Amino acid sequence: MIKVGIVGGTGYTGVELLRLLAQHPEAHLEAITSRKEAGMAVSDMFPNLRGRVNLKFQDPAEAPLHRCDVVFFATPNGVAMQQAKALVDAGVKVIDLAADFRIKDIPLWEKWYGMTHACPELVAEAVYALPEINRSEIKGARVIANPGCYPTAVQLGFMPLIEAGAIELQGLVADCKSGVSGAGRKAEVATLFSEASDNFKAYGVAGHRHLPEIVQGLSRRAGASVGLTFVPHLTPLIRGIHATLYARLTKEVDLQALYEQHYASEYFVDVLPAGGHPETRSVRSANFCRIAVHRPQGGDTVVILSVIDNLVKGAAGQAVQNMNILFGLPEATGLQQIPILP
Ligand SMILES: NC(=O)C1=CN([C@@H]2O[C@H](COP(=O)(O)OP(=O)(O)OC[C@H]3O[C@@H](n4cnc5c(N)ncnc54)[C@H](OP(=O)(O)O)[C@@H]3O)[C@@H](O)[C@H]2O)C=CC1
Ligand SMILES: CC(=O)N[C@@H](CCC(=O)OP(=O)(O)O)C(=O)O
Repeated sequence: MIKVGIVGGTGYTGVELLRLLAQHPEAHLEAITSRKEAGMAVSDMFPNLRGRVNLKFQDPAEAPLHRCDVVFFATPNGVAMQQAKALVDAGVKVIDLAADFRIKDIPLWEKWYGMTHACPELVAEAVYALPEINRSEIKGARVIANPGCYPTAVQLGFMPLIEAGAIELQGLVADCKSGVSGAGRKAEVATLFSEASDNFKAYGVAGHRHLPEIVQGLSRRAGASVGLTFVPHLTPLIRGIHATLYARLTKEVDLQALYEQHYASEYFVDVLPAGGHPETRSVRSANFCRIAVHRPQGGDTVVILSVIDNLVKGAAGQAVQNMNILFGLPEATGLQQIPILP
């Protein structure tokens, strides 16, 4: 059994990790932390876990994280970078759901995240882990940078066209919508029911911190710099990301065949039949990305629709998928839940 610790167990990605790992046949939950709720039984806070998780939250300073085989950080940006080195030195694998190890260019990371990086040496060796793109690099990693939610939906959507060299790299557009759980569980005015329900708005148009992450991933794959306009929106959903992606074709390709072939052996990526419109509820609570590709009126603009659950393929599910790769397990172990509909 893989001994697992979770730092930040009271947040939305933390409780998703608990839900998935409690059902995982090869994982044993060893420790789960919260500073504010130390001493409280996990099932007192999360009634869905009654009878399945019998741990109490522990303060991070007291939790036996060094005894684990792997520790997930489901914490705000800037936490994992302070604790990862000691764990790695003790032989513990680290999977960070936040952004501390995602951007290789440290000054760029510091600009977007507004803090000084505490552990640049681990950034260099960390693997940005989007399994459908680089699973061979993930296998031997000590530190996993789990991709962000928007970056997962956007990169999976654009990747077949990027790898086929079939689009103009400078004019990419990602028009994305997220459910409110994307903002986390902390109290904030913007995510109050009376602010976020029955409402729809863009945010971060001038610049969102996922922009450099997406550009880094697409450019690396393209072997050339990519120009992207990324606009996130907040929708009155609890879960889900819907990315509508636009690109200009530079050569004739059978788009449907390209996408189907590219993802033919990917368990977690489902290419819909031609003309499909993926729905966020079709991936709710599951680790799938569903994609459809369109060419409206036969023009040279291609429109890709990509949906994920931000808390699962966009965070905790992808983190468990990465754990499976790290420990040599079949990737879908513990991740075969059918989405909840309606
Ligand atoms: N929500 C989403 O859809 C996605 C989130 N992410 C990323 O995952 C991370 C977690 O997100 P989310 O679950 O939404 O966040 P939440 O705000 O819901 O939860 C944060 C958790 O971290 C703990 N925490 C906060 N500060 C510290 C600290 N200094 N040391 C130790 N623990 C701390 C909190 O508990 P306590 O304060 O009691 O210790 C809490 O359990 C974030 O970095 C986020 O950007 C990534 C992809 C998608
Ligand atoms: C709706 C909403 O607020 N979404 C968050 C993104 C989710 C997140 O925190 O993910 P990362 O760890 O990848 O940054 C945001 O726009 O900041």
